[in-house]
Amino acid sequence: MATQAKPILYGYFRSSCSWRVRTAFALKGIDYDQVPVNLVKDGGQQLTEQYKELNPMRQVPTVKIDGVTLSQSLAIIEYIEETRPSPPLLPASPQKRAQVRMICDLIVSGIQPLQNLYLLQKIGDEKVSWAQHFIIRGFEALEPILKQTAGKFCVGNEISMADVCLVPQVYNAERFKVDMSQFPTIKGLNETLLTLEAFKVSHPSCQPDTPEELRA
Ligand SMILES: O=C(O)/C=C\C(=O)CC(=O)CC(=O)O
Repeated sequence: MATQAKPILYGYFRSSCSWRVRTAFALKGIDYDQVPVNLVKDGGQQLTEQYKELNPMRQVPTVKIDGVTLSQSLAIIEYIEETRPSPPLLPASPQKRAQVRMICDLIVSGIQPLQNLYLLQKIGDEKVSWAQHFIIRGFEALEPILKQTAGKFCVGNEISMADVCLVPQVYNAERFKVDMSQFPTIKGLNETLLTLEAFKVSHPSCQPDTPEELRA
């Protein structure tokens, strides 16, 4: 597909939703520019009127691509998949595609929003135990699902959107000190995935806005 300008990703180094999109770009070999949106500095740059025009939910990521401005990481990744189909991030069979989407939704709707920055700021003092609770609750469901669906990756032996969603969620779990030894399937998949170049180059430890002390 002929594209004029490079896509622009408005994101934050350790936003798990931004990391999903960075990984999808990396897996597809798509060159893009990054504009950092610092979620904590000055009370949060995502809350400015200027950013709200790009993303009325005042969240990251936002992507400008092919003349459209898109938010919501899965909508962005589905768009990339439809316009740049190779290599595919969805399997060929409808059953496996549905399994990939089931795993994505479990993480994207069922876990991450319950531990995101905005919500935890509202929770206050109990934020760590709150985040742990919802990550553990979600992983208790995800572990037996992945036991059924996984091969080398989340669904069979082909990398998919499910893998793109899994790794950043495990990163958040570790940030909130969830004991991952209770989830051996998730833990094993995450370890395999982190060896892949696409996850390495998109990792929060090496983004343009990663603070010096958090760089690998
Ligand atoms: O503490 C910070 O530096 C601010 C925000 C984040 O890392 C990102 C999130 O809280 C949401 C998420 O990606 O799950």
